[in-house]
Amino acid sequence: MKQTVMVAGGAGYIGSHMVQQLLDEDYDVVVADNLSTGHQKAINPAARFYEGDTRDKQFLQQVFQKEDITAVIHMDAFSIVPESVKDPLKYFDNNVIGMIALLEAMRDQDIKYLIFSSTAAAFGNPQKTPIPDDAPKDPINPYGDSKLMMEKIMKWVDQAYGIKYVALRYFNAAGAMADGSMGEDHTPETHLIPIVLKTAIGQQATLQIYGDDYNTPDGTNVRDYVHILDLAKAHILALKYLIAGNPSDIFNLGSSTGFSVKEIVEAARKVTGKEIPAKIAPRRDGDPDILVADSSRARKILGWQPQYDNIHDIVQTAWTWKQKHPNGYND
Ligand SMILES: O=c1ccn([C@@H]2O[C@H](COP(=O)(O)OP(=O)(O)O[C@H]3O[C@H](CO)[C@H](O)[C@H](O)[C@H]3O)[C@@H](O)[C@H]2O)c(=O)[nH]1
Repeated sequence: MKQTVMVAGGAGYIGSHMVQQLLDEDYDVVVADNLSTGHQKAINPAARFYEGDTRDKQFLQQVFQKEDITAVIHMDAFSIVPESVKDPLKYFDNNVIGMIALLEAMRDQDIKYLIFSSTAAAFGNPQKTPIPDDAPKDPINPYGDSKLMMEKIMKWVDQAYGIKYVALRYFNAAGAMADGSMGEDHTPETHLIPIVLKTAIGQQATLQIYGDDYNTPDGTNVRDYVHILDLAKAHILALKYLIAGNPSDIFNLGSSTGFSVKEIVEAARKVTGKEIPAKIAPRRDGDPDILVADSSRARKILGWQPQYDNIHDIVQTAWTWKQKHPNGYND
């Protein structure tokens, strides 16, 4: 019999690709999402959709009583670093309170497995790069701190109630379905690659590069971009790992290669053949200099093998989506 997996946040950028991959691998899929930032159109109709908020324990209890859920993939969180600096309570409320309600409802219904979207922002400004899983955690923005709190809550909940978890610390999720059928669509858009491509297609006059005085080779921030489908694949491996009886754990997910903001713009110029005007602007709040993953444990223990190991291919998938859907899911 098929296992039923609930994706909390399944209408979001990462969640919708997760749902598609679960369906492709023959899981039965339930989506819970309040559509505050996600898109109903992004959810494959083969998944059963429940509209509601993860902070609403009653809503979750109703879903859990109706559906025979084996595991939850929790991707439902606010995730914009500069917004979290400006409005930290919004982040602690949605992210941390949502996690508590979800774990309470899971405990009450005896759902034993949780895969959680954590983040590189948990590390802050790392002392060592690439960053190993066990590097010190010292977030420099409320978003990263909210996710670190959620990791800690899961640890104690596992110890007390036996809910097993894998937390996957994503570095920079990027790209889209290769055929351009699904992709990234945030309002407002704050992420680098979609903004670069908006500039390429003429929806924005100039890209602003937020700071060129960071402690990096060209002065702009260095990030580790990992394709969305490779991220989704890691969740399925993590699910199998837990169901096989392995202990809770936390893994970094990245390509282990860093690209500066300027290098991403260059890659996008090559992929699109467009000029992409860019100018240096002041630093943005909460940005660490360099975030690059050491993902060797995920590769070794989960057997994770990212398929997209080339930044041009990643940008190409985002460009195909952008060309087919210049206005995202409103097209
Ligand atoms: O118009 C823009 C947009 C972004 N940037 C820069 O591009 C880099 C990447 O920025 P993104 O907003 O695309 O991504 P972040 O690294 O800020 O955030 C990502 O990684 C974080 C962890 O560090 C969180 O997980 C977050 O959810 C995820 O989107 C940063 O240096 C940012 O300053 C620009 O220069 N101009």
